[in-house]
Amino acid sequence: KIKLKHGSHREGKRTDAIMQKWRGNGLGQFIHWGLYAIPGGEWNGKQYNGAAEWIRSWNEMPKPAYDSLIYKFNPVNFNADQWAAIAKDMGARYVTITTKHHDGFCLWPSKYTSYTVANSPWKKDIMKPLVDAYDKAGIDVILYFSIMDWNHPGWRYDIKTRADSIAFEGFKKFTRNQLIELLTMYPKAKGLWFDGTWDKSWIKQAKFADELEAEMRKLRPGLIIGSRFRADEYGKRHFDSNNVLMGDYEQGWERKLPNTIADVHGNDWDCVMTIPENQWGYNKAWKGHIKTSTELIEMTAKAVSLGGNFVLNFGPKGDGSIRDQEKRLALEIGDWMKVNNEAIYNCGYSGLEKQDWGYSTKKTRIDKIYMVVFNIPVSGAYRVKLPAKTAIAKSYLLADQNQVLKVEEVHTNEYFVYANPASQSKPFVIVLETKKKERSGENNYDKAK
Ligand SMILES: COc1ccc([C@H]2[C@H](O)[C@H](O)[C@H](C)N2C)cc1
Repeated sequence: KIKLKHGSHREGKRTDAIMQKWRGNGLGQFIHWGLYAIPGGEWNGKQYNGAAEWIRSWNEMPKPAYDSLIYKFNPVNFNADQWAAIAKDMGARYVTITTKHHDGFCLWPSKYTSYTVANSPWKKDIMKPLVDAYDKAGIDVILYFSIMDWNHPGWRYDIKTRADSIAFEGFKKFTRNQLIELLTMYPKAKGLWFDGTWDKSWIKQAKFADELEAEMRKLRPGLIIGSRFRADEYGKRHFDSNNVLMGDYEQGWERKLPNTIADVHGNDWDCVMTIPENQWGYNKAWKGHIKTSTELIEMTAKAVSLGGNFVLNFGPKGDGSIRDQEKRLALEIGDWMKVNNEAIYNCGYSGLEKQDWGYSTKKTRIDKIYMVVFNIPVSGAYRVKLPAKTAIAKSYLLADQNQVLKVEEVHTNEYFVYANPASQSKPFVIVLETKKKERSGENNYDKAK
């Protein structure tokens, strides 16, 4: 092990109640909203091919033209309660909201810059109504914060000269001030989701970032901070030089999911996902494949089956309204979650071998296994292998618990569960209530008759 001053300060998963709640959330909502939603991926009649929230980096759009979008920010259709209701209907148990994206525009009236909602036609704080609305809906709030800030004169991609160093010192103070300000103004926030920390300038701030993280955790005990916030003194990110996770959960899964439990190294993690291929901020013209609710439900089940959370992104329009496709998907996912959320909430890795029919999840501390089915075997037999000395006490459809299912032990610790679900157009869940095996060789033929 390398001696580290600014590496990870904790090994293994956090066991406190705040983190256990986060771990059991299963499904979250991401909100990307800011000035970039006004052009919506288009400028002077031309489409920007990249992600809409990066339009400022597009040479076709002059930086001053982007920066003056602040004078157009007047979201007359913004309704925080409606956004929270959409998340609630979808079955999201937490939300991650952009307070400031890379462009530096602040959705809260920060004292440390004039580039905020306070100096827009809207004038009012956006974060407070959002935090209050989601909190009222029983949805935990995580604040997204981009360290990289294209609007701040002190930002540097790297520190090469003494002038850079002096400028960046001012930027570091500004960053600390804004983070303390956010935690002070929105004490209900459960955590911070950092972004924009990949440039050398920030990677070189191991000591500063370590001390800032400690200051934030002291100000807000239990605060949840991901692995992307800071690097160790050797520039290692997400995992320190001893390969120990930085922060409380791994933030590496972006628009992609781990495939096996080995990929998650025994850590907590979240996957953040876009509905179109790669648009976080509102883009008028979604190109390429737009994910269906069934695909998104499968990703949610897969994430939970591997011990993580699935966070689905919404990009509200410049006027503050939510686009129809997003509202429809939220309702379709919500319809499924209303029936099946027992297989998602407070569930995690089951330890069972992956089978073709789908993903298995397990309630933490309860002997219940959920088989979330996406592929129906023509045989009608759903194979499941249980650990030694574990047997199936009872099996039934989560959607219709009176439908007790026939179970057959076809080999030692290997069972076929027979199910012919009524509707096959949507994923469904088979529940296994397990028990200790009485004695070996006991057959289960007559169990379900
Ligand atoms: C350099 O490639 C990047 C950098 C940052 C991102 C940002 C997106 O704008 C969005 O905020 C996502 C969560 N984040 C990683 C995406 C691609």
